[in-house]
Amino acid sequence: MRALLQREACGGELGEKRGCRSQGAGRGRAQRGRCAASPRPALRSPGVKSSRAAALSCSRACSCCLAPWMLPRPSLSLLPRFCSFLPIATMSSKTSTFHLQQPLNYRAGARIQPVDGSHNEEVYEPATGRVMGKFLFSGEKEVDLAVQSAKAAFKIWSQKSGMERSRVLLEAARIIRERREEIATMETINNGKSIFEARVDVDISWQCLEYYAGLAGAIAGQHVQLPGGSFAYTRREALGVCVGIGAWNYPFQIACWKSAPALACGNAMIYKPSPLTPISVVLLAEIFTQAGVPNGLFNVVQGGAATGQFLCQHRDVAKVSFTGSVPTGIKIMEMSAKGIKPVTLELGGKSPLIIFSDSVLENAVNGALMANFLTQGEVCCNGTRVFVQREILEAFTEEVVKRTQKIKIGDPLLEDTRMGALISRSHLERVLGFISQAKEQGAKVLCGGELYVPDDLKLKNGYYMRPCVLGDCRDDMTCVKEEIFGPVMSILPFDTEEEVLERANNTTFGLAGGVFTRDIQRAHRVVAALQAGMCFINNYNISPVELPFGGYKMSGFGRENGRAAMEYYSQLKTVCVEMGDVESVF
Ligand SMILES: NC(=O)C1=CN([C@@H]2O[C@H](COP(=O)(O)OP(=O)(O)OC[C@H]3O[C@@H](n4cnc5c(N)ncnc54)[C@H](O)[C@@H]3O)[C@@H](O)[C@H]2O)C=CC1
Ligand SMILES: C[N+](C)(C)CCCC(=O)O
Repeated sequence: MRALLQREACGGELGEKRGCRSQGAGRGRAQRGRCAASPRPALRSPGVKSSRAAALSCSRACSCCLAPWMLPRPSLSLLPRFCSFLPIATMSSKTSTFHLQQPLNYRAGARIQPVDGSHNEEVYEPATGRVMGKFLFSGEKEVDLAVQSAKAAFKIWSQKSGMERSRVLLEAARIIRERREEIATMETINNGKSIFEARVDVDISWQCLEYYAGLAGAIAGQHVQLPGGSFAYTRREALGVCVGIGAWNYPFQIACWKSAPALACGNAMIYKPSPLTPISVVLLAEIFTQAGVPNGLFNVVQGGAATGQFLCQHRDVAKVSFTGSVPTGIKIMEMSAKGIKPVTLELGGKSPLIIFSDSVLENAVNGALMANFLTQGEVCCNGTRVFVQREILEAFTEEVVKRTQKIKIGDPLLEDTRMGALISRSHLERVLGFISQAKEQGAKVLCGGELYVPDDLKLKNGYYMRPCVLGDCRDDMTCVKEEIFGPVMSILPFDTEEEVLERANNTTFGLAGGVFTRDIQRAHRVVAALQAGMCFINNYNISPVELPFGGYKMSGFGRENGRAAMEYYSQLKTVCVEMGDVESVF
């Protein structure tokens, strides 16, 4: 985990080669007008003149240089004054103090109230159960205006060269890095995940933009020689107005995973976040505008299923990329089928994690924790079916339970919290319901699985539970077959490789899978046999943006991240050129 986070925060070896670390460590804050890792001087917010502000701005830009736990904590109460587009709301670093003030739709380069809508919906702070404000679910007219605005911007953007688009995306990445703490704080407040994890999400987000900025300039066609001097060439062209529909578990990151390749390929995007987490994506929209995308190129439309349907059914929408549940994915595909629109579906999972007896036990335990408890277990690719070879079942179980009991639960904005609140009261009850059912079906709760009420009075209505490890599990139990989307690990003993592969693949899902073993041949043999789109050997749930991510079977199709995603946001045109005369057969 540490190594992973350090890599995320530093940009790996590159950061060190550029000398970021020595610059950050060796010079005073006020002198640091420029980060060596940053391609340009830190951008000053309009109206901010003082050298102190510049220093603060730089110290945040330099956050890429040090691992998160080594960073001085910026004074968050100062952030609104230094952020050009705030306040979207009353910003604060403290739980229970945030109030939503600004509209959450974003169209033609500005936050707006939708022109029509079905009803107002409340936004909750999961850490406290408090309502932070309300927003309107957009109607059909608003959706249409967003599409028209995106169409106009597409005309401008799609004519730009890849290098021109690249520069804008790099600038957006730089601003995200600069505003890392503010975005992570917002994500934590609205989602309930720990600030520690939210910072990693923001790092993966700007890395995603940087990665696709790199690929934008490399988009190219092919030249094909034909007889008689004739030839053909191919053009990789944008699709048009793409729709992104996201889930609530990684609100900012999912929006970046969709918009970065979409924009790199020359498309416009209309994004609809989950109504449970409507806030942080508006920051992304503002950042794109600030970075220089044409007004209307990235619009945000808020709402639920009905708003999503208006978007999917709109005749001027060229593609839909969806992250969410299987039942909704099916509906999206049906709607898109009517307009012959390509879709990318990132759906749920019930992924296997296979631990052989020759594994390094400490790594296997760490891997199982990473595979189950990030973001309160609300992760689609989690390895929730933990198959453990019988010889080490006892030792593994004892250690994993001990480590799970030590996970610090509580106020997600505190530095040492590692598990925050689940997304909503109803989701918490659903997860606890799975645990009751597991007990009825014969599973044994080895730890956790009950409500957690923090001592801090302001958190007493938050949606907390203790992470749970279930033993005595069988493959036919509901907790082993269905996606729980909460902090619940099921341990299943196995004896042979052949047997475990059969059982691991016996699911309708196919998003991810992992194997821990010291036997190199077995490791590769096992992942080759796993029916899953994203496989890990001796690790789990790391997310380098260079790697394609997506599912097999009912976990969906299409890929996000990696070079592969470029294929899903572009189309190929072949141009055949005749250099001679036309020979007609008629
Ligand atoms: N594979 C992946 O990358 C991920 C998959 N998930 C899956 O998502 C689920 C949790 O997320 P939820 O937000 O509850 O899923 P959901 O499927 O209920 O909603 C996802 C999004 O779709 C929208 N939506 C709902 N009905 C729609 C319709 N008829 N037409 C168009 N849009 C519609 C929602 O408003 C939301 O923005 C998990 O169960 C998990 O399986 C979540 C995160 C990542
Ligand atoms: C970032 N990661 C790999 C932990 C999860 C990404 C997929 C999701 O949105 O659930």
